[in-house]
Amino acid sequence: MALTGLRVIELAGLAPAPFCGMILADFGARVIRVDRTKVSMTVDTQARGKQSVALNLKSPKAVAVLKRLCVQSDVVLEPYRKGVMEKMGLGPEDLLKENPRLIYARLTGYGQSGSYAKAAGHDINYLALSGLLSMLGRSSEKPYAPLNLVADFAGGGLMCAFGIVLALLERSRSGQGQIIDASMVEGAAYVGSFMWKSRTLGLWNRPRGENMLDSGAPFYDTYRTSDGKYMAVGAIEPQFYQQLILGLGLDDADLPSQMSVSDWPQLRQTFTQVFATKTQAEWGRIFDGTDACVTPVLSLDEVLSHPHNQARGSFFKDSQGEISPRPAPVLSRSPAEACRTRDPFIGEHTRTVLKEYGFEQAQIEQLLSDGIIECNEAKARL
Ligand SMILES: C[C@H](CCC[C@@H](C)[C@H]1CC[C@H]2[C@@H]3[C@H](O)C[C@@H]4C[C@H](O)CC[C@]4(C)[C@H]3C[C@H](O)[C@]12C)C(=O)SCCNC(=O)CCNC(=O)[C@H](O)C(C)(C)COP(=O)(O)OP(=O)(O)OC[C@H]1O[C@@H](n2cnc3c(N)ncnc32)[C@H](O)[C@@H]1OP(=O)(O)O
Repeated sequence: MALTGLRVIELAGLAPAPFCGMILADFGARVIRVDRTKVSMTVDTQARGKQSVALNLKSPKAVAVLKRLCVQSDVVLEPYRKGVMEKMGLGPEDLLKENPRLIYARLTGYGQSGSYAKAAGHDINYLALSGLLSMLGRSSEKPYAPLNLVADFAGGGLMCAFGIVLALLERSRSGQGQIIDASMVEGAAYVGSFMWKSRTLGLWNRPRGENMLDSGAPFYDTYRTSDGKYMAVGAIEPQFYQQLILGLGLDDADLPSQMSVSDWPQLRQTFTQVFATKTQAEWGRIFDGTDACVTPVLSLDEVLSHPHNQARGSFFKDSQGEISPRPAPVLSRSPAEACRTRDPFIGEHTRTVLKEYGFEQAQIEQLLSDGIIECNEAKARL
């Protein structure tokens, strides 16, 4: 796999950093997540392929252990509020001094500088500050965050993984590591570059929810079917729009022009009425194989059995029967291989990892009896 041989230390976080770590693990990196001690379960639902070491970082001895792990690794991924790592003596200067090849990735909401740098926040706050939230939502309704997909995952975890891969590429030339300041505000805004760069096209001139791509246009929206499901319509170009009209059994001559904005409410009403006359499966049979850009809105459970997804193996079931998306994109020679076994228990790999990083058996036992580390292999075998 592309990242085989890479050693990553991931400090346990909420959602974006775990996703970043999972991407690296899916593509072959050895990802060691550092968990707290005395917690019964992790909130990391994106632990696929990772190992877990449990350290009580409130103890200086545990901090010393972590430092040893970090300086012998390629990447450190930390998701804490600005200053937390420095307070422990694990800031980038401390670690890069000992391992100049280290890539030190800091994944935060607001970045390492600026007046918000130390403020708590979540996806919705970062999205708000990026400018994008102001554009999301239906006409005459308040802004609406599309789950925590944009800032946490696209602008956060994914963007940070991209930064790590870039830094690794650069390190292969320079031999040097570097610090990555991954702000979710900036990551989200960058993902949304199109919104700024396409303003000259007049795509966003109207209020929120009344433009072509923000659910303002009837040919770019979802419609309820007779069985309470939905179809997604994205028939923008005239030739595709014609296919939509044809599939719906409508006559173009009876309809207003596609781009007549003042007629969009009436056109939407017509589409709504027609879509409500058949089930999702019936519409699927009508539109499949056409260029109308009409697709069923599938649930997370339905994706696995859709013929297209099935043909590509886009989703898989792990050993626990849980459905997950296959890692993307697909590399032809060294594709990712998502681990199919269960997620690690907290502290399951403490002993193995410490041994591998050069700790003596006696040292490990001492750390254990001092409550600095936790080892949970016994539980793991149950
Ligand atoms: C919208 C999303 C968030 C969604 C996440 C949800 C899915 C989950 C959120 C809450 C979960 C529920 C909850 O935990 C209760 C249940 C628990 C149960 O086990 C499971 C069910 C639960 C219901 C559970 C279910 C779900 O998992 C949840 C609902 C987001 O937007 S995520 C993005 C958040 N933002 C960032 O990541 C940006 C950067 N980070 C930050 O800004 C801050 O970290 C943050 C997130 C604001 C948190 O601030 P906080 O004050 O808590 O921490 P920090 O200042 O960063 O400092 C960290 C301190 O922790 C110490 N520490 C770290 N590791 C260790 C260790 N191994 N041992 C000891 N101590 C450790 C560290 O030293 C710091 O201590 P100090 O404060 O003393 O310096």
